[in-house]
Amino acid sequence: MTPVITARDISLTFTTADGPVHALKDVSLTINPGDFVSFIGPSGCGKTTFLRTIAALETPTGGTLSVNGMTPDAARKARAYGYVFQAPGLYPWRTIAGNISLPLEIMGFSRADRAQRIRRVLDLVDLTGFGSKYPWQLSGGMQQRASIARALAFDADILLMDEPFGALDEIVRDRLNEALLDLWKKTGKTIGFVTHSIPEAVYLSTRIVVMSPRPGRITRVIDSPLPRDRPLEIRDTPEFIALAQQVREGLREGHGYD
Ligand SMILES: Nc1ncnc2c1ncn2[C@@H]1O[C@H](COP(=O)(O)OP(=O)(O)OP(=O)(O)O)[C@@H](O)[C@H]1O
Repeated sequence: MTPVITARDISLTFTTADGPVHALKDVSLTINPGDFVSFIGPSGCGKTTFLRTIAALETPTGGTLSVNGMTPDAARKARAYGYVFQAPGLYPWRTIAGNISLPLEIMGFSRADRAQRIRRVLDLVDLTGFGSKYPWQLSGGMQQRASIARALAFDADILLMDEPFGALDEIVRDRLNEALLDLWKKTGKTIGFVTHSIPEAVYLSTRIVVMSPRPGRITRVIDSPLPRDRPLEIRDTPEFIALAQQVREGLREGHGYD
């Protein structure tokens, strides 16, 4: 299987007024097609920086990184990924359909193609019928679903998500976790997902990457034995609890939450 993302010894040091900040040090990781990979670790361990590096929004100061067999920059130009931020970031003066349409307009998709794509992604995130609404008419969870739809609209194989559900309450988050798993199964996308939540990482992932700060590095990579079909109740099973325990131990090794 050809990996979608291969990182070898990635380092990234920011130069700041207070001296160098080692945001990433010797990060090596392989992500295969269809993987759901979560990045978990305390604040400042480089989760966001690593995701941004994959997306060519940051440039590593060392190491090599390939995305779909290309440099991250070439992959960005080839629209290899969709990116979902913590805040939905929808324009209030555009309808939901108008927001999803915007990147497609910039990329030059025809009106008919845009309409068809918007219909398809609204259906994927269960927002059929909400295209003509404005963001403020939707709940926070629905707005985040709309931002996921926007990231899916140009059909990239990779979806990069930086704590997309961090600002939502637990009940909404549970539902969105279920919906995201469903979407992942339907589309077969490769997903990179940043989270602070151990249950969220364990519930969603085929692979959990535990990171630690100062310098930002990977302390453990845990492959999940859980089946891809996961009802929410799986969280009460001994397998799930054992996996959560492994993540917790990984965090402790990195002195993450001590
Ligand atoms: N543009 C920048 N300039 C200087 N330092 C930066 C920059 N971006 C990130 N950093 C620093 O790099 C380190 C890693 O930051 P990063 O945001 O990747 O961590 P994180 O694990 O995603 O944290 P959080 O969970 O709080 O989002 C931190 O110490 C941060 O202050």
